[in-house]
Amino acid sequence: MTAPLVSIRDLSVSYRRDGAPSLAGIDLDIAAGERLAIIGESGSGKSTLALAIAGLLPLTAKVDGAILWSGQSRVPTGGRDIGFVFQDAAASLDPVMAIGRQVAEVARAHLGLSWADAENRALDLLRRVKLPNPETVLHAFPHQLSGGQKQRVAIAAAIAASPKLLIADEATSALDTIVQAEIVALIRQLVSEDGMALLFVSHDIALAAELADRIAVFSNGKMVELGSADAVIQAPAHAYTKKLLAAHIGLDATPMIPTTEHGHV
Ligand SMILES: Nc1ncnc2c1ncn2[C@@H]1O[C@H](COP(=O)(O)OP(=O)(O)OP(=O)(O)O)[C@@H](O)[C@H]1O
Ligand code: NI
Repeated sequence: MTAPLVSIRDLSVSYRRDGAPSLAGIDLDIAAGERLAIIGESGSGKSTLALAIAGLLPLTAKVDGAILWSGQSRVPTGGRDIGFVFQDAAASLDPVMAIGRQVAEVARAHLGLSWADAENRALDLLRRVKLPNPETVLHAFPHQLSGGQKQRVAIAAAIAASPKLLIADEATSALDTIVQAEIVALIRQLVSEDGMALLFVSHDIALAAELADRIAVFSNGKMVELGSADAVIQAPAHAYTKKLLAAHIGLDATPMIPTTEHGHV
């Protein structure tokens, strides 16, 4: 087995010195190119883990343990080595900067491209995220796009510097079901084309099962279960995972039949 892309060792995070830890004793490896879903209820620590990996925690947070990157001679940087897509695409885009320039800026800053090359790359990325009329979108501003289109732009910007890891934190949660399915399909296609690893943070266990090779279940700042998506869905080991599955079945009658896309031969 090759070395994992990221090894997380005994990671604990507290936002306040005297407060209860938001993450405690997390051990987790992320393999290059794998799709890993992090699921759990609100407040279970999913975003804290995502931010810790991306180096985006507030400076006041107390962090113990280690996050080790293989094959990196320097500290990985957000934007370049790690792409991050947040739930609120609008908030991650600059309202007064043209879309093309925002995507190009990432490529320029991290890949050292000229503006002309970066703009070409931006246009190519807008095509890759399947925005209609990418030439027009290049010169458009965020308010001229729908929520789903803005999220596509945010994804284009996140992958502009060809990161090895794409983190999507509830990236589809604010979208309606149809758009959500389209964005999930797009993320799946992009990570497979570029060989990126994916950390997909979601409270939706069905969505996670659809997309991920492995699922990690978080509860109260701890990782209570980690396994292949099929194993976690079909034979959950932890009572909390069973509860999440039962809650899903209660809300939605469609049976969760695991797809055959989880790497079976
Ligand atoms: N900036 C912060 N300052 C203080 N406490 C925080 C901060 N961010 C998160 N927390 C606390 O840390 C815990 C874990 O929060 P986190 O956002 O990681 O959970 P989550 O699983 O992502 O939840 P959600 O599904 O609602 O996004 C919660 O108790 C939360 O209140
Ligand atoms: Ni969160």
